[in-house]
Amino acid sequence: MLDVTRLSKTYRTGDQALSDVSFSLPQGQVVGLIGPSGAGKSTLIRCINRLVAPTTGSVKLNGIELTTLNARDLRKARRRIGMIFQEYALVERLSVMENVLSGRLGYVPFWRSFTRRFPGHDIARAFQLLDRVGLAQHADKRADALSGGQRQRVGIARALEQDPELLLVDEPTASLDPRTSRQIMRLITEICRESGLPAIVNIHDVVLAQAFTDRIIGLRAGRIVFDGPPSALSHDVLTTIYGEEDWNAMRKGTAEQQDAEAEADAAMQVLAAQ
Ligand SMILES: Nc1ncnc2c1ncn2[C@@H]1O[C@H](COP(=O)(O)OP(=O)(O)OP(=O)(O)O)[C@@H](O)[C@H]1O
Repeated sequence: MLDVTRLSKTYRTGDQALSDVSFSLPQGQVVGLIGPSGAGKSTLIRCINRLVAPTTGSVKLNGIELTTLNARDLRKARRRIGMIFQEYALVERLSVMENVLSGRLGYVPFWRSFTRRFPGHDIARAFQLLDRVGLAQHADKRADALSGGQRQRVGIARALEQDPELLLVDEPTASLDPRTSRQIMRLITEICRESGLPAIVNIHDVVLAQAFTDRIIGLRAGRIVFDGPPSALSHDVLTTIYGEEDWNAMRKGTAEQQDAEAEADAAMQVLAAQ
């Protein structure tokens, strides 16, 4: 369970990136965080894992206040927060298995991490996770031999290998094609539901967010202007979040993309039938 209460962040430049943000996230719930550029989405994610220090407010993960932890306790708390990144953040020259095991680095003693010797149960868990994300047969491949979608699956397995209590997911599909994006969003949401893991997904694509998340939080200029089920994201709500002009432009872009995908699907079917 994550409890964010009256969180605000003003950067030294004077930019007020978050104002009085409050919400709670129960086990297994996947929240899509949406909003225009500069709304404060990245700042919110960074304040939760304390890459950015909030100015005021509270962030509690399963009862532990994160905003006041000292460096040592913060390192421990961060083990419990799995991160999934837009650009995957894999070590390209290491194997898929080694990348997944790197999720345990916060737990193993320094000498073990240095020699990359992990306990048997960590390796068994990594195999299990690679199987879950559909990459069991790729364990020994180098990360740089994988496609974008496969890399993101490694990123997901690595985050889960941490045994997290919360997942923070930053634009997981921004570097992927539409079909792979849907597969990745489906995988993240299925895993969260089956393991009771709460997740916040910072996502630009409103259609994807609507299709796969349980709840949407809409930020605008650092404030929550919508918090509700995806089905309640009406045209009016989206106009409130993005503003008239940006939402109309986004809608047009989405419609064009869907047409292009439908055309590509039809072409594939014709080819397959030949
Ligand atoms: N390190 C920083 N120093 C000063 N101001 C910052 C810093 N990071 C972000 N900001 C400002 O805080 C506000 C929120 O930025 P943030 O990056 O959190 O928005 P965002 O919703 O994630 O945007 P995007 O979708 O473009 O990534 C913006 O006005 C931005 O200029």
